[in-house]
Amino acid sequence: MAPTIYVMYGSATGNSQHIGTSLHASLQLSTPCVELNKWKDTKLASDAGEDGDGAKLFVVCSTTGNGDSPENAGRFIRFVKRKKNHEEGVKPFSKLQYAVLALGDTNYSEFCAAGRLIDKSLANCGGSRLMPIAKADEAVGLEEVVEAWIKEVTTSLACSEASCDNDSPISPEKTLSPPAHDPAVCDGIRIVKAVNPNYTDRVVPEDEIGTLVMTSSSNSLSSLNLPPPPPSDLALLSTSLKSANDSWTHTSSDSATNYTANKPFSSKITKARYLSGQVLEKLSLDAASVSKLTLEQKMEKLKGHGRRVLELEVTLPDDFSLEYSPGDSIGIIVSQSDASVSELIQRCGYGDEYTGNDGVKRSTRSSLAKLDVTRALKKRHLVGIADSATNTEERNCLRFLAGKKGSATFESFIAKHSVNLLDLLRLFPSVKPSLTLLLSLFTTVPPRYYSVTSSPLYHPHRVKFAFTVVDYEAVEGSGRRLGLATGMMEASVLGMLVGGEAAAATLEIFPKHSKEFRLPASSRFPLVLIGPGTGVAPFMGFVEHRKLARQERVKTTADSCAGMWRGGFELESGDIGVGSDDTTDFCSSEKAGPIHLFFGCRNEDDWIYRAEMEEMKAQGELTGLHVAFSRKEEGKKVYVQHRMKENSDQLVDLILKQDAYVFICGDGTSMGKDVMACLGDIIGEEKVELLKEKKKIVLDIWAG
Ligand SMILES: Cc1cc2nc3c(=O)[nH]c(=O)nc-3n(C[C@H](O)[C@H](O)[C@H](O)COP(=O)(O)O)c2cc1C
Repeated sequence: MAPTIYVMYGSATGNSQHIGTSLHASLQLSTPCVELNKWKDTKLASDAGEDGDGAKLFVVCSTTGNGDSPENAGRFIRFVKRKKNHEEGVKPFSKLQYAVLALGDTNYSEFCAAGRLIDKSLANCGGSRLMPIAKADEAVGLEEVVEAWIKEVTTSLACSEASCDNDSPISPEKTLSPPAHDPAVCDGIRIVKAVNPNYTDRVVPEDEIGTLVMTSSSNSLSSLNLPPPPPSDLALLSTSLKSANDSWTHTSSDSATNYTANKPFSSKITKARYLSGQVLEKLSLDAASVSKLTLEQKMEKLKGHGRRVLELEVTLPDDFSLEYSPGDSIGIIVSQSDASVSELIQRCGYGDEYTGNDGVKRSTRSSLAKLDVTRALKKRHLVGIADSATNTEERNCLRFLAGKKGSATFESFIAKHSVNLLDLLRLFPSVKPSLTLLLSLFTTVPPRYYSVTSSPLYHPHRVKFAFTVVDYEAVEGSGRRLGLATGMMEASVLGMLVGGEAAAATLEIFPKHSKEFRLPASSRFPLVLIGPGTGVAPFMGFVEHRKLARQERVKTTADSCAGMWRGGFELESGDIGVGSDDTTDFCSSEKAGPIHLFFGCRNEDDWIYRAEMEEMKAQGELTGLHVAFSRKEEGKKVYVQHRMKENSDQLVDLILKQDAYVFICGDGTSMGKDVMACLGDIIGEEKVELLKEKKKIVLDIWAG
């Protein structure tokens, strides 16, 4: 019997999921296309096991966080990399043939780590490779490698079928009618011509666009019964949890699972303040005038006021059912604004309701509100949308942008200006995608994650987090734009910021615990904290937590020295062998290790948490405060790496002799790499690798 064919994916932001479902649709398989964690819902194990008839598995999997696997692939990866498979020669997939397409980004040090791990582990499980692993790099564009891989997969399957059947089941061919002349040039075509003077209107053949054509029939998502999207976002701080064993925190990891992306907590914003930026000075708004503005009007007012960082304090449930530790992140559920949804409905002419694949009637408005349509379009979106242009010139232009020859134009037009779906509909007015197509093409808006900046000891029912407000120049003519989540949060606290409201809007929140980005259980370890920009956010929580934990210990000990013990019986001072003067030493039987903070920003106006940092330094909570300004002096760019180099000897002593923990947090595009290279120069690359393995050098890097 011919082996059964399976396609599975592990995806954080939808790319692998899209590629997987597209491949699956083009292969017209009878097996379902599922996320890797759901592999046990299929017959893969029995087909590929020793007694099975064989299976072919095509895996598409991205890497997220800092070399982590997407959440919807984690369980599968844990299964295939079990020690047993290596040590006891257990081969659960001895009749498996497989191929892995790994998605990643070379800006991250662990390029395609999850895909590589799957590829290696499947071999350990007895599987044999149909082809070497393919690694697609988001930094240079995924398309080329993805398309080549898909071609190889389809060819290999066609070849294996050819011996019994010459009809290849896999050729998604389409023909387009030749373009009719249309004298009206839409803005989109005008921009394409301006960007690429060589552009000429012509029918773009299918093979120039590639094999990733998404049709509504390939849509398994159109009812929006989507699995919850795994957490990821451009502004994501990807962190996960490992129990701190720190008896001084109020954290219990079990109870913290109560609130999730699917079941968030409705939290109230209790405080808001700008950590940097001069918005309020420029706006000169008073509470009365702000109270009359709609959310959209507030966003309009806030646009274009330069770089600014906001800190919010929000409520936690009174019953301690949402707890956190320093280093964790808060997830925020985001949806599209009413104005964007209305414009989409109006431009595309949708009705109020639609019937999903499952036959259930749903509200168009609420489904569209959940759709991630304000993110910059990817080529795959254009491939899907192009054919819904009724004007042939517009259709050709979109197919050109989606195709290989249009790559450079795509980059300098769509990618560079973050053109999103609404922009595209405005620029190419004949494009009217069906609702089913949109629901299949776009995933749900992923939650946004922000590092907590407070300690749970700061307040039992409050948590603080900070973020840079995304405010950027978008596509020509459409003016500035605020980030979907950060813009909405900023606008919703404008009343508070001008002093007019005691409490502002609610936010749907849930915790995301960090596995590695946690304070060591013992405070005796020195800490080296490297966090330029908002990368410093979790470190404010770290330092505050150490301080408050110490104060709490002092208090506990002071109580005991005064003769009262929590158990209720009396203690004489002689019983504990210390006098009241020794209280602090007794309480902190271990002396707290030094903390060195390396922080970087453009100039002093940009220095967030300055007062707090200086106070921490003055109070001795921070042993060293090393600040680097990249734009303070003309022509002299100083980054955290420079400050690290200046303090090389001290870092060698702290890391190699005093056993310090090193935490690095911030924007991933180059900072992570540069800081790691700098550490390599200071303590040696081998030591860096070793300490990374031992989780004593821990990174939390997000894409900028
Ligand atoms: C927050 C974040 C972290 C990432 N971390 C890594 C990484 O450690 N290694 C890597 O090779 N790629 C990394 N990437 C790049 C993704 O793997 C790449 O963008 C991929 O196309 C995403 O595919 P997906 O949408 O299926 O998750 C990261 C991307 C994001 C947004």
